[in-house]
Amino acid sequence: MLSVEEAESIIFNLVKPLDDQQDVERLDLLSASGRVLAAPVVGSRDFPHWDNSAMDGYAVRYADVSNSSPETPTLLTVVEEIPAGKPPQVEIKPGLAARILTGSMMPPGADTVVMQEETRRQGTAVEILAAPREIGEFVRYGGSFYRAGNPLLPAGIAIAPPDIAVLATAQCVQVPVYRRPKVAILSTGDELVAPGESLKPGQLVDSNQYALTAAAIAAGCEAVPLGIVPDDPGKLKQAIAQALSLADFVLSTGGVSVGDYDYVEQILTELGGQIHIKSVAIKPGKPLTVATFPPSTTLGDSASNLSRNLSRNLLYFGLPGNPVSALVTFWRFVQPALGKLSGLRDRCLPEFILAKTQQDLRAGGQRETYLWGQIQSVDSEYQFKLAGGSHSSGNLINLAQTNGLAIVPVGKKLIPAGEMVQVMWVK
Ligand SMILES: Nc1nc2c(c(=O)[nH]1)N[C@H]1C(S)=C(S)[C@@H](COP(=O)(O)OP(=O)(O)OC[C@H]3O[C@@H](n4cnc5c(N)ncnc54)[C@H](O)[C@@H]3O)O[C@H]1N2
Ligand code: MOO
Ligand SMILES: [Mg+2]
Repeated sequence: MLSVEEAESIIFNLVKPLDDQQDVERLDLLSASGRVLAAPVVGSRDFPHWDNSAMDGYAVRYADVSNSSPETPTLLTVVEEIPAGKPPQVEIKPGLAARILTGSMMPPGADTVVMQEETRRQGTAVEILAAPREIGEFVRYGGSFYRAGNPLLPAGIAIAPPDIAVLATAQCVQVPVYRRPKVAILSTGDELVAPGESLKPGQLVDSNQYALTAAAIAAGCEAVPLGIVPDDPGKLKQAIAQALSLADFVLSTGGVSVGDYDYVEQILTELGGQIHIKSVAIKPGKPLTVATFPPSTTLGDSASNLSRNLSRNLLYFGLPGNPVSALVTFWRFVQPALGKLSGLRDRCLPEFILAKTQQDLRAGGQRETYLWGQIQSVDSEYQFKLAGGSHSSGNLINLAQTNGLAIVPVGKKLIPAGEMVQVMWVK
């Protein structure tokens, strides 16, 4: 069986990012929020655009006011008021000052701003009551924060609110972003019914379809939920072929273990898929199937008559049916792969922190074990609070509000309360 690290690396290497030409769309500035930037952005203007004031006060010549104090104020004639957004009209010659407001352009001749609190207005003049600390005090010089032509934002970042501010300032109103990856999701199992249907004895509500659709959307993808497929090889093959014909990634749950109705792997092989992973030493999530389909694929028998041409391998993840196993394997393996596919250059691998566990963490020792719960910030340190109740991979009830998975490594059976543990952030 593969270790978690081996599986992670195999999967990550199978993914080729979206193409920075073919897979790019241009969006209005605000629609680009949360999307992945597909090309570097370079500004064509300095920032600040011109010398301007950092304070409400008076624009002066430093040499005029460098000896000012409350006892020996300097009296200057105020020649104009410069509101923000209007260019100054008058040059500041010795003995003159201009009333200036935060963000207003500096007038020619002035080199320093004295803040209003250090002045006393006297009709058409102003008294300067304190010497500035240095020439240029409270002046924000044009180009001092950024010079036109230098890189502003690199390709491959997820566009966040501060980046939107930068794009707006650079007047980048049409933003090149990667298209959202398309993720098809299907649930397999004769026992499954949709949440809105009535349950007969032995049946179970299909929660995986909904959890994975929500998770794929949260990961920035276009999710295509394809419904429930029964444990019937013919129908399953048709449904998987259809899913493969329309998506970048396909996720299915169930049917990947050793049971009599676990057909997924066999069908993937029949459809021309190459199986890279069959199981991983992870708990929950051991029976994980990962397959690729080459760029040009005729999907199985001629009856289905489905084919597709892609610029990259198509990835199929056969996730285990148990609800916790399905989400844990999504978080641990699918989400990073989606990040790489989406064009993210970094920040796509899982983030781990060290936290002090509040409870004993127990494991079998054979597989890397992921225990769900909450990362909390207590007394300026991270702590991990294990979810109460059963840690069976069939118990999705206590998975609610999980934001962290504590990891007990292979070979360890106990991490006692109070010790530090590695925890993976999930969202
Ligand atoms: N003899 C063995 N049996 C099992 C093994 C094994 O190694 N040897 N592995 C166990 C582990 S670990 C897991 S995980 C499961 C994985 O099973 P499958 O992926 O084949 O999934 P199913 O058998 O179809 O279902 C398992 C379980 O999950 C429920 N389920 C399935 N789909 C959904 C859904 N969409 N929403 C909610 N719940 C779902 C299903 O009813 C079953 O209870 O195999 C173990 N067995
Ligand atoms: O690996 Mo299974 O996911 O423990 O129940
Ligand atoms: Mg099974």
